[in-house]
Amino acid sequence: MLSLVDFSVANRVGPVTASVSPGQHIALLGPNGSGKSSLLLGIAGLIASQGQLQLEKQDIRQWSMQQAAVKRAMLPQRTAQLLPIACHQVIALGAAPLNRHESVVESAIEQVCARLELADYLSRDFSQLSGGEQQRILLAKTLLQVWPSLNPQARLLLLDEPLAGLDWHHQLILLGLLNELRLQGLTIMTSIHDFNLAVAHCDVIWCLQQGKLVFSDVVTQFDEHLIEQVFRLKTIRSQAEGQTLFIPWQVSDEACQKRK
Ligand SMILES: Nc1ncnc2c1ncn2[C@@H]1O[C@H](COP(=O)(O)OP(=O)(O)OP(=O)(O)O)[C@@H](O)[C@H]1O
Repeated sequence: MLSLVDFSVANRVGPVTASVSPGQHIALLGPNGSGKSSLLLGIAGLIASQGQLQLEKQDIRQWSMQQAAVKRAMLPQRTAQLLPIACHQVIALGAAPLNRHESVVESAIEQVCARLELADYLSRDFSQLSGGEQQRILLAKTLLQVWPSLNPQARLLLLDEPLAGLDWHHQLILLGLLNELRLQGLTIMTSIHDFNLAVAHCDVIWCLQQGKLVFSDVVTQFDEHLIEQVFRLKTIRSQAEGQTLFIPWQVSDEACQKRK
């Protein structure tokens, strides 16, 4: 269980009071600057925060970096990466804090790369890859850190816009893999800008607006009224193949008024 009580990152997000059960996949939604990255970095214990933050009744911030790395992994928001080293080395960094035998690590790298369709990339120079390819390598590194056969102690996976730069094929491959990890008990929190993927692939939505948590509920409760209120966007709600779809239509009247 991940539990936040009056949790905040000064001047950036909070206070947030909410909890997440093991095996839940939370989609973190919100407009630009609403606090998604700050919340994820705060929960990861990577930036200073206030209030209560507990994973399995322990304060993540009290753990050493090594202890925290065993329990949780985080993919930060995408930035240009110029590391001129082999992709295999980049991915293997995810296993560095785990102190596992090389053969176990190699076997896990093989499994993760097979799932993310990265087997042919291992000897390539990371700095020479496209943005989306680099993102997939960094995802492999992060997933390796929580890969069940390599690290059964992992409990929490925090992903900041993991779909950024990925084509639809690789987005769906990743979301399917996250669902499998969730079913094995991992708690996953993913910041995402695509409402439709959030509703289709996550269990619960947390929605931030100007640093405040304005919605936390199961995906079926997410609707066009909330989208308009938080994102100042009118959407058309539709159904296809039993799936709810929100189609962006126009910025809301209020937003139009402000521009005039
Ligand atoms: N390093 C920083 N120092 C101070 N303030 C910051 C820092 N990074 C972000 N902020 C501010 O904190 C607030 C939340 O930013 P954050 O990056 O968490 O938003 P976000 O929801 O992830 O946005 P986006 O969708 O654009 O990635 C914004 O007002 C931002 O300007």
